[in-house]
Amino acid sequence: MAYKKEEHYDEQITKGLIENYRNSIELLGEDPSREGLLKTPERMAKAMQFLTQGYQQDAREILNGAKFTEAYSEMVIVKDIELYSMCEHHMLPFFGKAHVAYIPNGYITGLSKIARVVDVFARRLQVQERLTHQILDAIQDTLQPQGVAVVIEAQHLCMMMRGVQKQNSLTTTSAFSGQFEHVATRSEFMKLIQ
Ligand SMILES: Nc1nc2c(ncn2[C@@H]2O[C@H](COP(=O)(O)OP(=O)(O)OP(=O)(O)O)[C@@H](O)[C@H]2O)c(=O)[nH]1
Ligand SMILES: [Zn+2]
Repeated sequence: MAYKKEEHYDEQITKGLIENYRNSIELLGEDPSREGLLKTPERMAKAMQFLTQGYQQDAREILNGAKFTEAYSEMVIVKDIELYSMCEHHMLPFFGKAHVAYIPNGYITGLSKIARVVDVFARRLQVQERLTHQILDAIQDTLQPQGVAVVIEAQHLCMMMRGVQKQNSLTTTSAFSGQFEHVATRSEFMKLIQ
């Protein structure tokens, strides 16, 4: 029984990355030919392609693929969606939670699709602010709901392991459209994600 899921990696890209990572390891003062590091460039090449696979995915297609007519018009909230992304400045991870809500306007979507959309945009080189807006825009464009709300809380390794080295700072970003621009609706959402 296979214990690892086979994933598809582009051969040319993988080859190029392996070459680059081998050089990087050497430039950083290590020996890429020692046993423990022999396969590291290939592992890194695959890991990085996995972590940036969002460029090959279309959030709108995912949402449209599970768009259902439904007369429900209360707030739908998917909260605590775990999120792993990479900051575009240092290519170091930032990670945390996304909370996403929308108020349907004739259409709902499969709940898992909301989490998939978060991943599509998270698996790119990002800043937290743009990630927040891209999730909102994709949902707004496809479901055309009465409103969308996205809140992301994340910790950035580039601020923890290096740079200012602050271990406990949490960055919160948010984006709201439609009904969520009204204070009462927004407060209800904020209360429900506490
Ligand atoms: N707005 C925003 N900034 C981010 C994000 N991720 C990392 N950064 C910041 O990007 C900035 C890049 O600043 P620079 O001065 O060019 O880079 P740096 O010299 O490595 O900065 P320090 O991290 O302060 O050492 C830093 O302040 C990071 O904290 C993000 O998602 N959003
Ligand atoms: Zn960074």
